[in-house]
Amino acid sequence: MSMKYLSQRVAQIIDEELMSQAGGFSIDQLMELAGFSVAQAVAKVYSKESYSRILVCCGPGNNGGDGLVAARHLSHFGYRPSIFYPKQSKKDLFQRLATQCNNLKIPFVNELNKQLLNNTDLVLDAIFGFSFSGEIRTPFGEVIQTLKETNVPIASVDIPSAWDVEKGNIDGRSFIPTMLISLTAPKMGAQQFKGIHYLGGRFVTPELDRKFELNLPPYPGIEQVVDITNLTNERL
Ligand SMILES: NC(=O)C1=CN([C@@H]2O[C@H](COP(=O)(O)OP(=O)(O)OC[C@H]3O[C@@H](n4cnc5c(N)ncnc54)[C@H](O)[C@@H]3O)[C@@H](O)[C@H]2O)[C@@H](O)CC1
Ligand SMILES: [K+]
Repeated sequence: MSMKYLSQRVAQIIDEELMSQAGGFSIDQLMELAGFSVAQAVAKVYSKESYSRILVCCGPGNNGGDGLVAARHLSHFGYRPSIFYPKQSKKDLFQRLATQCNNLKIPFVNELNKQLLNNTDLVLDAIFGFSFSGEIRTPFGEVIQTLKETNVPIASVDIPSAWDVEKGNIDGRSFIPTMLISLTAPKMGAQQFKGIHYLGGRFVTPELDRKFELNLPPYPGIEQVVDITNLTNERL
């Protein structure tokens, strides 16, 4: 049986279930594991020798939080990340994640422009995840447009930002990343994606997998990620 692609609603239900009393997780834990798996997947594909300067673009929600966690781990792995986080959350968790990055001397940049991208080896796109909907609101329209115009490779967290969660890149309004790290399970929109595809977020129990008929592939050994490029591309 092949892996399931989640609708927006089911992605949100699974998220709620993990954090319910029965699931037992806190958002901090899930975000840490998600961001850690993102950093690990990136490190497997983009070596720190050739892709040291990673610009982590963070959005206002939990997808952005995954980006902040990933930036911290990438710094510990020996990369030189910087963070663009134009709409910073006031929530305690996010402020603590930002503090942790500050303590590692990870720079926060105020503007995303061509000069910055000229000095960037890889963009980590943590702008929007499975709660994105509707038309792109400011200031992110410009951000998406700038990323659309760059030749720098882009690795997207959970969903390529501004893609419709179910319908994908409607009217080509957003960029096409080179790599996607789906979390928990891929979303329906990712069926359009043909690039390097990893799965992360190793916190799904066998019961949850069965209940939602996810048919997730096994994670190898002690890895936080599994390469699903061939699994997903054979469906195209
Ligand atoms: N269960 C899971 O799989 C987990 C998911 N996590 C992450 O959490 C993400 C979902 O997080 P959230 O529900 O906070 O949502 P998102 O981070 O997807 O985005 C929500 C934010 O984007 C804004 N937004 C939505 N549509 C917009 C538009 N059209 N224009 C401008 N802004 C817009 C909203 O106002 C909100 O601030 C997932 O994609 C994943 O990255 C992890 O942090 C933890 C575990
Ligand atoms: K994203």
